[in-house]
Amino acid sequence: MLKKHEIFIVEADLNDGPMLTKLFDVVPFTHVLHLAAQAGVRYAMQNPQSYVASNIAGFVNLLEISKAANPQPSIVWASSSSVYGLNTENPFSELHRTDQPASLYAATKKAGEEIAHTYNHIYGLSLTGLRFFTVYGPWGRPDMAYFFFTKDILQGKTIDVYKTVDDKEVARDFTYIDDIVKGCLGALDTAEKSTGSGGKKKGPAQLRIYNLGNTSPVPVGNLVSILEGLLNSKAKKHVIKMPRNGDVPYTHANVSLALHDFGYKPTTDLASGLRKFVKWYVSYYGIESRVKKESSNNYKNMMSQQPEESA
Ligand SMILES: NC(=O)c1ccc[n+]([C@@H]2O[C@H](COP(=O)([O-])OP(=O)(O)OC[C@H]3O[C@@H](n4cnc5c(N)ncnc54)[C@H](O)[C@@H]3O)[C@@H](O)[C@H]2O)c1
Ligand SMILES: O=C(O)[C@H]1O[C@H](OP(=O)(O)OP(=O)(O)OC[C@H]2O[C@@H](n3ccc(=O)[nH]c3=O)[C@H](O)[C@@H]2O)[C@H](O)[C@@H](O)[C@H]1O
Repeated sequence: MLKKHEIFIVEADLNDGPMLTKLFDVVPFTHVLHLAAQAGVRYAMQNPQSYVASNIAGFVNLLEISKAANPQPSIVWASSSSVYGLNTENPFSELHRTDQPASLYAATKKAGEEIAHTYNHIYGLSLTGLRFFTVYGPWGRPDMAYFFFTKDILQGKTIDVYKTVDDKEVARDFTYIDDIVKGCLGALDTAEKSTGSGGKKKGPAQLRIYNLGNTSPVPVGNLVSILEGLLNSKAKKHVIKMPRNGDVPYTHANVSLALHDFGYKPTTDLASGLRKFVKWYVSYYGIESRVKKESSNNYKNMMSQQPEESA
């Protein structure tokens, strides 16, 4: 039944070995884009086991099934900017140290990169890790700051805006989802074929690691100001020192390697990306009319913009 369809959705747990094995028996995957994981820096303090189960055990399960598959697929998977942890380099390049994770989430993503290295070395699996940098956009995650700040500003609730311990702005290299999608497709298109253990070619396929960011970190305070303009609503800000919850003071991506190897070039600045996100948000939650009533010219301009292709 599955073979008849170009696109199909199978709901399964990464840790459901029999189901994944059956899937690989039926479909001769040549490429796998692996994005499934327990994401989120702060939630790891509440539910640590879910990170181990999905990001380590689940990833090993997928690698075990992939190395036994025929053909062995080329795997592109989501790592994370959080592996740079408390690095003081600026911007981060793939050669910089990643042995100081600041959160369990970051540690499980780093573990994924180390585990990938062994499956490439022993079984010749073609593996490409993509270090995404704070991804935002329509259909995003409600637990991320850009998303719940929008909700809280619209509901007149107070938002906590973090500052570093030495009272500096906390910043992120916010990356719009469409740019991330283009990066994933570029990595898939340039992935080497896996070569099987022992390798038919001169040696095992490559293990590749790339930053996918926007190359322009923005202070969180600026994110809030952009949202205030788009929502035509003043945020109730509570500025507090960043709690010790796994957060890092800043992220900033050097993407020259991804640019060189598969032409990755981010094209969406934060203001444009947040305009598309807010446009989706007010439409999805059916609050256009409420927000439009108090609308400013800015809002009218935003809503009058032609709907753009989104990911
Ligand atoms: N959003 C970001 O800013 C960001 C930044 C860096 C890296 N990433 C990575 O990108 C990927 C996608 O993240 P996202 O932000 O879209 O998060 P998300 O929570 O929206 O998507 C993750 C998906 O993985 C699924 N999943 C989790 N554990 C699973 C399991 N054991 N079996 C099957 N499915 C499972 C979840 O149900 C969810 O649908 C993740 O690997 C995440 O670590 C995200
Ligand atoms: O690139 C990554 O690899 C990570 O990206 C994302 O993490 P972060 O960059 O931390 O995004 P997010 O939580 O939205 O906080 C945004 C900013 O708001 C600050 N922040 C946060 C909460 C708050 O109440 N106040 C605040 O100022 C906060 O200090 C931060 O400066 C993904 O969630 C994570 O899965 C991981 O993959």
